[in-house]
Amino acid sequence: MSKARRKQDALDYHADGRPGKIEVIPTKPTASQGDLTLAYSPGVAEPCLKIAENTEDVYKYTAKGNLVAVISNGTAVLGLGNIGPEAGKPVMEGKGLLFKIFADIDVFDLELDVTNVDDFVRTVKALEPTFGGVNLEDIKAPECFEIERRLKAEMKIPVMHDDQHGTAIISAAALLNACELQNKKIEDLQIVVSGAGAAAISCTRLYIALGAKKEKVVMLDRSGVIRKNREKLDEIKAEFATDRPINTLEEAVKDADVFIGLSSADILSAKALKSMAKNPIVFAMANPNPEIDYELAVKTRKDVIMATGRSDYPNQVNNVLGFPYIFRGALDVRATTINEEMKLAAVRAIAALAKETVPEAINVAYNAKNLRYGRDYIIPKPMDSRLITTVAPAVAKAAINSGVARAEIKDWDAYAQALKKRLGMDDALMRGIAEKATSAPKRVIFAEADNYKILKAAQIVKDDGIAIPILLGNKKAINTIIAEHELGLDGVTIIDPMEEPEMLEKFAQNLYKKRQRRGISLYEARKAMRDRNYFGASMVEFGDGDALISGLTKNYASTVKPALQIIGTEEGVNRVAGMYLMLTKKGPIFCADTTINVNPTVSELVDITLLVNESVKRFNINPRIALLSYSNFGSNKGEIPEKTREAVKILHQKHPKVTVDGEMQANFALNQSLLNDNFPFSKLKSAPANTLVFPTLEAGNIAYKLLQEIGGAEAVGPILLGMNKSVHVLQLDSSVREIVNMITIAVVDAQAKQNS
Ligand SMILES: NC(=O)C1=CN([C@@H]2O[C@H](COP(=O)(O)OP(=O)(O)OC[C@H]3O[C@@H](n4cnc5c(N)ncnc54)[C@H](OP(=O)(O)O)[C@@H]3O)[C@@H](O)[C@H]2O)C=CC1
Ligand SMILES: CC(=O)C(=O)O
Ligand SMILES: [Mg+2]
Repeated sequence: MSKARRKQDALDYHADGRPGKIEVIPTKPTASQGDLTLAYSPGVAEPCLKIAENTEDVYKYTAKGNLVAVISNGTAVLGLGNIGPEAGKPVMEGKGLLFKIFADIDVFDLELDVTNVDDFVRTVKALEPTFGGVNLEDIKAPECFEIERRLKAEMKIPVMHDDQHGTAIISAAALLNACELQNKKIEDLQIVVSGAGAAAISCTRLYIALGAKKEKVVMLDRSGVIRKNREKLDEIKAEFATDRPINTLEEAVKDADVFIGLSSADILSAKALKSMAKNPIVFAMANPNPEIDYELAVKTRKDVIMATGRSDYPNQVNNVLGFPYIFRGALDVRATTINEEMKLAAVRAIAALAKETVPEAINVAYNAKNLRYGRDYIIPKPMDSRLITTVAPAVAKAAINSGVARAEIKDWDAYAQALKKRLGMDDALMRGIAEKATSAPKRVIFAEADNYKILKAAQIVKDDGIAIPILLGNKKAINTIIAEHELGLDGVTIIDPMEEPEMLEKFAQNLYKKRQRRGISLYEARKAMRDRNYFGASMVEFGDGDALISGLTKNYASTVKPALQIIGTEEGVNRVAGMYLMLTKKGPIFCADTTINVNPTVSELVDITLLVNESVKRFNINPRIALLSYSNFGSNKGEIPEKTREAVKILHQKHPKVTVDGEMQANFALNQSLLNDNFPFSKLKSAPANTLVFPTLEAGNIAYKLLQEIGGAEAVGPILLGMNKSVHVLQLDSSVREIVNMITIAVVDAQAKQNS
């Protein structure tokens, strides 16, 4: 993707729809007048009076206990410098977003127009009643040190300056592991620290607490090496001043074991890196661009362990691995502070997690075959959902053991379960599928390429490396839309079937051959090929593309029919079906059949279940299937329960490895204790269903649309099951996001079909 495009995309991402990245959502019912009398006057007076009696009850009746303030004055925003509070707001909203998605912590971001230390401290202190914790962010040194020290002393809720301690914790965990891998002892390390600000000072202090020797540290700021004899040396920089007779970064890094960059982009040259000791460790953590480019560093030194703060290279040493979980642990035991014990517990937990076997879902999410502790994997990946269950309990335990917790956790297993529940799997799942698609992008044919939404989606999947688009349609019409919207689809193949007589004829002959005994003449076959759904399906059939996407502008049947006639079903599969992946607050739920079979017979229900079973596995999820009806295990007579029950019986007899049960009502399928209390014999007793097979199309279609509209679930689909090649049909008028999701699924489907 071009730099200009990436910049524009970042601006669009923030500006599109509701501006910014976060919103406030009520957590209680508000539908009726009765609800409002509880939420506001007069009902609200009751919790007010309780809290007036006992201030601690604020944790019981308000959002305080899960609410963190991300506070900045914009004086050291990323590596962009003193750009002011308004300009820093996107970063603070970004931190809020990360707190929410990684640890389910709610955030108000507060950008203060205050640079004076006294005023800053007074302002933040006054906010104590509102928040459960304070995350100070992007406040420049040296003011940040006094601000944090005073706030910690004066406030009874946890306060942490993330750039100092978040960064110190993560980089210390990475440093411990890097030392182990490079066979170096922390106490022997010659460490060069570029930067003498918030992050650099605190990181260095923590490395020393872990055993590094102060006399082996050389620190630099904008004026070069901080030497003891420098004039006007402030107290904090003086802590790391050296008496070695050196002035420049080049002199400092010669024979050094470790380079820590918390300063600014591109200041460590390849030449300087070459002069470092054997098996060097380079953490170039300046954001958004590191002190030395990742590629350049690993090209220059084969023996380097290299890390940056960025997500697009191995070893992302970034405080995002820490702050969500450190605050999670601190909030959950209502800690009064974040102390050294808690920080060290986080360091150890993060360092240890890197040595554990990496679950397959994380390999898939990062498009990796086998992530394993080593040079390119010294710390866990930010999307590793084990971080919350590892780091938060470690921090919470340390708070309890060091006497700063005001609440107990007695059942640690239950706590771990509760933490898991906090994380919706939805976005993580789609991200994982997207990463899988990028591991082997496929050629996707777009039958309706003369449409802006299709072209925009094609541009996104091309830029993200998910698919190689092939556009079908009139070249002039397509190019006009591309130019008008500056879509950056240069070089993408455009095929106008009308200009391809040889392909048209070959495809028509093929269709004629397949359908001549079913009423199609050669004349009709030739005519049909002018329809891009026929042409596109033929391209996939002949291997001129790997997947077909269509249906945005035509009804479902007229899009599926050509694919069925030309490509047909998978070997051994008798029929096709449609499935939706519903991304709900309770995790992903697969629903079928939602698109094709109107009133499936017993054997059709069996087929649909088997199709769904195979498809769900491709999402790295073990299918747990419930066949739904309005009755539970024979509690009602009637055509629907009986056919469903019969299908389950056949599945149990002939396909015992499929985890399926029924017939049952939807609430029993999704509520484990309800099911276990009433039907303890059920094959779904160990966990609720994640896949629902409906008795009729009517039921399936109505259910998924209710989930979407009322339940707020995002619908990904319909995913067409049972075709011999990857063909997927969009819903009329899908959004660009929905089209991108479908393309991603089409690519993963094509990968699976080509590998089977
Ligand atoms: N990966 C991660 O998780 C994190 C990365 N960072 C990154 O670290 C950097 C510093 O952030 P922070 O400590 O909050 O900011 P501060 O403003 O507190 O400190 C910046 C420090 O960098 C020094 N510096 C700037 N340019 C150079 C240069 N060319 N050569 C040597 N030193 C230089 C400054 O020197 P002087 O004192 O002379 O002004 C100052 O000491 C940023 O790029 C930030 O993105 C920060 C936190 C987390
Ligand atoms: C990551 C971060 O907090 C920073 O670069 O400032
Ligand atoms: Mg920061």
